[in-house]
Amino acid sequence: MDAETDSKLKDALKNLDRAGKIAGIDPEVLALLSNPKEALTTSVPVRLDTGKLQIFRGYRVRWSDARGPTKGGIRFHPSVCMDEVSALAFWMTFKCAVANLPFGGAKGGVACDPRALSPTELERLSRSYGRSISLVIGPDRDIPAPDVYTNARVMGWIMEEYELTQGGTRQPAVITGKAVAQGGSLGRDDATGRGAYYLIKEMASRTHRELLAPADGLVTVAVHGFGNAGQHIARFLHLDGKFRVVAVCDSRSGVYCAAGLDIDRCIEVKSDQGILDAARIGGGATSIEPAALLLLDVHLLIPAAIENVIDLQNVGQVRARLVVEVANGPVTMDADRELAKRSIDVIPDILANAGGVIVSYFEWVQSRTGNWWSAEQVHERLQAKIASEFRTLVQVLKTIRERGHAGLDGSLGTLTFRDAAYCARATTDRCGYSGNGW
Ligand SMILES: NC(=O)C1=CN([C@@H]2O[C@H](COP(=O)(O)OP(=O)(O)OC[C@H]3O[C@@H](n4cnc5c(N)ncnc54)[C@H](OP(=O)(O)O)[C@@H]3O)[C@@H](O)[C@H]2O)C=CC1
Ligand SMILES: O=C(O)CCC(=O)C(=O)O
Repeated sequence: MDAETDSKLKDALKNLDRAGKIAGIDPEVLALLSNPKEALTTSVPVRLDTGKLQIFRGYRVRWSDARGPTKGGIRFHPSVCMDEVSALAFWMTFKCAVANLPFGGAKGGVACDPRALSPTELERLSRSYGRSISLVIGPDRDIPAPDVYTNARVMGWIMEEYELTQGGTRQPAVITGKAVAQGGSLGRDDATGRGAYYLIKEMASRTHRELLAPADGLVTVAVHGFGNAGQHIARFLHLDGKFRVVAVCDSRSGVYCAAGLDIDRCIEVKSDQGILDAARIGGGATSIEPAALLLLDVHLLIPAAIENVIDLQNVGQVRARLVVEVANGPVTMDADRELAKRSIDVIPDILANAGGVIVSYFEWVQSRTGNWWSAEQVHERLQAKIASEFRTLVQVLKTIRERGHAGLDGSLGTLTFRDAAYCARATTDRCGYSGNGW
């Protein structure tokens, strides 16, 4: 990470600062959107299998509820801290605005390494954290979902703990990304990757036609991160037939094949072995370091793991023509400006990975109404929403490039898709701010 971006939140807030200048947003609105509405730090006591009691540190930050109840995932990872959770909650606020959902933004997490816990310890940790946040979450208040190293099972445990605080009544709308058997939605599991895939197809037909037919054959792709988001985006692009996924990696291992990887085989080996073992994958796959994958000469680079993987240290060596941020915050702001100078388009996280929260919204609606949708309905509505929000973004980018704000003096450099995303609804509906009552 760059020295000046060691605060993820400070770096994230630079987006709002730019949007304020570009669109001339009221300083009071900026002040409101620059601070969390509510931030909880909590102890998460867990009895380990050895009998020892361990106290973990848990967080839940509700950044803004101006558009509606707050929404955002729960992360179990050693790096979780107030700064990281706050940045993620800030991004959720703008993601829900860009996707035009009736939600504000939130995020939560526990500082832990779930891979080092036994299944029973993981359940006790999830339930303990669920009890700790029961006072702040609720179907009309704050609705969690999965994020890094959490999944549908963890969501189910948290939901059950919340239901105990509500007299044992069923409360499926308190959480999304739960199992379908517990009232979850069809199509939530692969929604983040699917949404990114629909977005890339929309870009190919509208703004980035080189993705349709590059001069040198199929569109080459590298995917950094091979969990829920990374596996699904890699699989959708591979199945499409117009893309050649040449490299994928997880936190410890990576594989490369210039002729294209068999993504189903990569998923099988990852799920059996826990790592991407080139020898087991076969088909000409060789090993590649995760850090080297980011620097491959490909058309499309898809960071789909964690924040700040492209920073000032390595941005000069990035050779991709286009970056689609499926992870949250994978490019630091300084690195983002460098890519803009080199005319490398970056499609920002707050739109590129919005498929997850869009289908979470669909799940919330279904959980509240008891009216269940087919997988086809979910996919169709997701595709329509992604396409329409991308068209809005293209229009906003055109507008800010043409007009800009009266006070703009050129010091902001090239205006990007990210700038458009932060200007899009902050200016049109001011995130629900009325200006009264303070
Ligand atoms: N799940 C969702 O619905 C959504 C997720 N996102 C974002 O997508 C990103 C990935 O989340 P998700 O796929 O759900 O998480 P998962 O826990 O399913 O997978 C995370 C993946 O990232 C890898 N990883 C972790 N650290 C590194 C690293 N330093 N270098 C390379 N790879 C690394 C992990 O490796 P390993 O397998 O070795 O542990 C794993 O493959 C996050 O930024 C998340 O916030 C955004 C919107 C929605
Ligand atoms: O599905 C959701 O509610 C949020 C998912 C999430 O955490 C994210 O989009 O970063």
